[in-house]
This record gives sequence, C-alpha cells and structure tokens, in this order.
Amino acid sequence: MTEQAAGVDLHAALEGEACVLHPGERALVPTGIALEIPPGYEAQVRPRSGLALRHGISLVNSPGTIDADYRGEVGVILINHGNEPFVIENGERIAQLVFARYERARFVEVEELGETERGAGGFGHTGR
Ligand SMILES: O=c1ccn([C@H]2C[C@H](O)[C@@H](COP(=O)(O)OP(=O)(O)OP(=O)(O)O)O2)c(=O)[nH]1
Repeated sequence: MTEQAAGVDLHAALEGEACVLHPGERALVPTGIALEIPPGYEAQVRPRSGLALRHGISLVNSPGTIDADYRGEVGVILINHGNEPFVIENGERIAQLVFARYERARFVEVEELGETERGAGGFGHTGR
C-alpha cells in the first residue's frame, strides 16, 4: 500500500456465503486481515453508523483495540440490538478501523491528588 489513509474499512471474511445474527446475539466475525502496526500506535475498531441506524448492529466492545504487537487476524465482535435477524453477507462492510497514537504513562502512588473545582463529582454531577 502506498497511499496514506486515516483508516480502512473492515469486511466480513466468512467461510460460507453469509451468516445470520439473531436479535440479542453476538458473534466474532473474521475480516481476513492482519496488521503490523508501528510501536506507539494502536488501531481502533469502530461501528458503522448506517448498520447501527438501519439494523441495530453495533460492536460489543466499541472501540475494539488492536494492539501494535498483535499479529493475528482482526476480528469484529458484532451484536444485534435490533428486532430482526441480520444477515451478514460475505465481503460486507461491517466496521471501520482508525489508527491512533497513544501516550505512555508512568504511575506514581501519592497520598493526595491536586484540588479542582469538580473534585470527585462526576456522572452528571453538574446537572447539565
Ligand atoms: O475488536 C477486537 C478487539 C481485539 N482484537 C484482537 C487484537 C487485540 O490486540 C487482541 C487483544 O484485544 P484486547 O486487549 O482488547 O483483549 P483482552 O481481552 O484484554 O485480551 P488479551 O489478554 O489478549 O490482551 O485481540 C480484535 O481482533 N478485535
């Protein structure tokens, strides 16, 4: 590959022509691709909004993390949140992959944390 891209589409690479995901069911769908991601980067598997809106198809673990040192096949963990069985066709675009740089952190144990206006308030604490 010579062109640069922010991400890439992921297609179902099934053994047969198609498979069915019944309402409430989840499945690991193979994509037929494997990656060598440079250290310091990860790939994130994200759902497709069209499948989500039209069929209630999403990812169980969104975003899925593809580690830089992972050399296996990228899999997509689809879930059917809709009311109808969803047929996954072989070759169908089921998700998208984007690449992201991440920071490395060094953890230091302390007695107290720095003060802020928010403090420990979270989960809708501001009422807005
Ligand atoms: O949607 C996903 C999520 C993960 N993976 C692969 C690549 C990733 O590098 C590896 C491990 O994923 P993760 O770290 O999320 O899983 P874990 O449950 O923490 O397993 P592990 O102990 O293997 O790290 O599985 C996928 O193919 N698709």
